Amino acid sequence: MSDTSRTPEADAKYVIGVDVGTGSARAGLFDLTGRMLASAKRNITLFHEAGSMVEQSSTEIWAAVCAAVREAVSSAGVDPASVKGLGFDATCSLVVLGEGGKPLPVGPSEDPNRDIIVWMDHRAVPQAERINALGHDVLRYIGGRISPEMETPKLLWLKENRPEVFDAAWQFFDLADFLTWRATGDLSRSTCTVTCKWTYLAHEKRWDGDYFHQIGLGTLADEEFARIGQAIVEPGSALGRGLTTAAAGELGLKSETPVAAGLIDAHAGGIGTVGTGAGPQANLAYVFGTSSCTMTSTAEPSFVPGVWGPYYSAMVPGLWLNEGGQSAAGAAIDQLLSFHPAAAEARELSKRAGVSLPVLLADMAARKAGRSSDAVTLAAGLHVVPEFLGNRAPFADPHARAIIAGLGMEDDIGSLVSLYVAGLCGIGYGLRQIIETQADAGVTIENIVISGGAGQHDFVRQLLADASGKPVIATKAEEPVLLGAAILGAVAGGLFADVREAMTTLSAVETTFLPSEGPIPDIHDKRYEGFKELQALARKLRIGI
Ligand SMILES: Nc1ncnc2c1ncn2[C@@H]1O[C@H](COP(=O)(O)OP(=O)(O)O)[C@@H](O)[C@H]1O
Ligand SMILES: O=C(CO)[C@H](O)[C@H](O)COP(=O)(O)O
Repeated sequence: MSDTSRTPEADAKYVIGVDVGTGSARAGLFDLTGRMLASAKRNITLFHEAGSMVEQSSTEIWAAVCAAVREAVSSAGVDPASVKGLGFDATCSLVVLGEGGKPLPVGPSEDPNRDIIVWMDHRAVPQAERINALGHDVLRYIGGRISPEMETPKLLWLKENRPEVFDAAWQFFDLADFLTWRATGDLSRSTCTVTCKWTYLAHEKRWDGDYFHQIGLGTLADEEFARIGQAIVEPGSALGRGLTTAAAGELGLKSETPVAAGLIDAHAGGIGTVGTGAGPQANLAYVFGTSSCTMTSTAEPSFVPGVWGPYYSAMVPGLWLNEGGQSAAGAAIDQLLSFHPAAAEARELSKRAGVSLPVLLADMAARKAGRSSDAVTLAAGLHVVPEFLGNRAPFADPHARAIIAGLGMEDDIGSLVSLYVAGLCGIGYGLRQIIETQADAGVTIENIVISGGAGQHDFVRQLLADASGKPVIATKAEEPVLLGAAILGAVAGGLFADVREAMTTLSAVETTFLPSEGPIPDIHDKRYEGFKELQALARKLRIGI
């Protein structure tokens, strides 16, 4: 018998995706066609300290998440009871909590509010180097070398430099796992976080105790991994009994709303995009935000030196993942622009126009060039290797640094536009280098599917297609990373059978940016050769002098 008292609204079903990037926490409310009805954002603080230290506050981040979720729900005007699932993604930063979930200070400030070592923090370079020198077998599954951005070098740093904090810690979380614990009280970790950043071997469903003993973290193994994850579940798995009453109150949702095991942010970008068109194995997900991540899925494990992985089931369930990228990408463009004499004037202009500085410059470059592809000529003679925070892939070299070649006496906004274009070309050549390195190891892709805040501009998309020589696909989702997180919520809420079904149903191609024809490819080929020469020269200078 049908219930005639029910309105269509009473039957409506929505899901929420939460994305905690480096600079902000965002929430998006989606319907079951993948349409985003509303979103909201709150900026979060980064504390910088000498010694390549970058810290954050888990308390601030949780408050930002709650405020963003409340605003998204209220601005969409939907009944919180119609939210049937919640998914989280976050940067791969390390959260350190004491008994009762009390934040512990991770650095010399002694400020307990600074309880997160952010992914981009390079304090653990010496620890990473010592771990690499041991050459343990688990390193084969992280591209051959551990990165100081991963969690075990950071844990070792804590143990060696802040032993009282290491000993007092009740739990060490990847940020996405912290958020799901905070929401549900469930301590399960996601296979995504622990496989990609903590050396968990998902293909064998085990930690390697020997690795922890060899590197000096044997205590974590002796405790049977109780502080870093005993229950490890697939992203999208429903956690606990859903939202606790307390968390539901903070988020403005109903208690017991299903909550999914989460993902690292780049992986959410992958889930939100790679299901489209030719599918996961043909599409490389390029997540272009503060950093950039290249996410490539394969049926069999592929060992590509200098490219993280192969990780089993860390992004698309049942597939292996190779993850490359650049530690600074959007952040490298920001840094590059800040050096220019016209930066302050241009920033004022961008404020007045209500856009960010890179968006203003992308608009100006597109207008100046007429056709986006022709903008490469604005960068004639200017070359940038934007490795301000090292080379994440394919050299796995945290010591690499940026090069800018071809500067003159120009100080006007026009020359700032040229520098921006040259910087973006450098990002594109880094992407091309990773794609080529993977191809040499037998991992080939057809398309790049783009997401992330820096990948939203059509000018950027065309320039990356030209610089990399691969079609760049933009999907219909306005915010693919948020969609990726929402997909997890939809699966946890039982609205789709699994992540693969939700991925292919909810993402679709919007526009394909094909690499330009005519004289442009030749210009990029030559510039790319120059890029590689400058990169090699930087290595030589560093080693030789
Ligand atoms: N058109 C653009 N060109 C280059 N960089 C951009 C552009 N738009 C945004 N960015 C950069 O992207 C980064 C923000 O990306 P986003 O994905 O929102 O950040 P998060 O890493 O916090 O998730 C910033 O460094 C910003 O300057
Ligand atoms: O290491 C990563 C993924 O493995 C990310 O680069 C890191 O989490 C930061 O992401 P974003 O640039 O989107 O803030």
